[in-house]
Amino acid sequence: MLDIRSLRKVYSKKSVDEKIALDNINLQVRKGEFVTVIGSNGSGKSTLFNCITGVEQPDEGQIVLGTADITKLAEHKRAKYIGRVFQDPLRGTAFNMTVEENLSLALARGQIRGLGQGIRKRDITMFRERLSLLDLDLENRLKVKMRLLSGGQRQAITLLMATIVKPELLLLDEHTAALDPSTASKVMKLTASIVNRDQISTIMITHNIKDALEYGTRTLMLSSGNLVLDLKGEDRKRTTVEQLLVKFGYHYC
Ligand SMILES: Nc1ncnc2c1ncn2[C@@H]1O[C@H](COP(=O)(O)OP(=O)(O)OP(=O)(O)O)[C@@H](O)[C@H]1O
Repeated sequence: MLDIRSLRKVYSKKSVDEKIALDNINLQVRKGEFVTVIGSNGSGKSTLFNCITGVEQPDEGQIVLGTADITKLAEHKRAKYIGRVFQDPLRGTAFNMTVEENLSLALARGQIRGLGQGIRKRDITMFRERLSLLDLDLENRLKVKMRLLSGGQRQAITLLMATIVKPELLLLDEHTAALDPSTASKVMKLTASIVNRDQISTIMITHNIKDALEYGTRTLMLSSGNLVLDLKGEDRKRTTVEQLLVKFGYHYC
């Protein structure tokens, strides 16, 4: 489904600051697979996402999504197929627009229809249904501006926006890191239920090793731009948070 071949990204090439951020990354993610990624600061996690989404151009290698080679595809063209949720709950939403306007824009992703034609009644009904599943008391707040919501409410809506049209690939970039523990846990459970219900191929970056082992079916670790661990099946089930911390000297944040 996602096939990354020999991916390499070097910053500040041929200068004293040269940094190999990704070094010969090979990674295949199957359709519907939920993969978690851990790795200490600067190990290359965001660079990997930036190369997949087209924010950065790799120096070498190939990225194939489905049957399409997207290595050189413009960022805005990939956005049709790839949903990304960031750590900052305000990124990815128009915070001066209302909840229903944001959801409508997300629904129109990849279509010609924008807000110009107004929001359809049947969309509003669908938004209410989806929002009520979040259990955050948002289904009756469709006319509220995003900026007036709490971080957790915004992040839940951002997640809804990224998945309201099923993406081919969902990238979660430490999306619960800025939330308090109880809200983070709620948003994490919500994530798992959406991903499992819609069988969305997902890669989630997290510094929370417990979440990395608890959610999804496979855990990768990046270190200095290299994939140094690919845990799945029985091996993953047997692995504890402590073992991962000890084995790789990972800095728990
Ligand atoms: N635009 C850039 N220019 C130069 N160097 C960069 C740039 N972006 C990232 N780097 C360097 O590339 C390496 C990988 O960075 P990256 O942001 O991918 O790490 P990360 O694993 O996401 O870290 P964190 O957990 O802190 O978010 C780091 O050494 C970083 O300093």
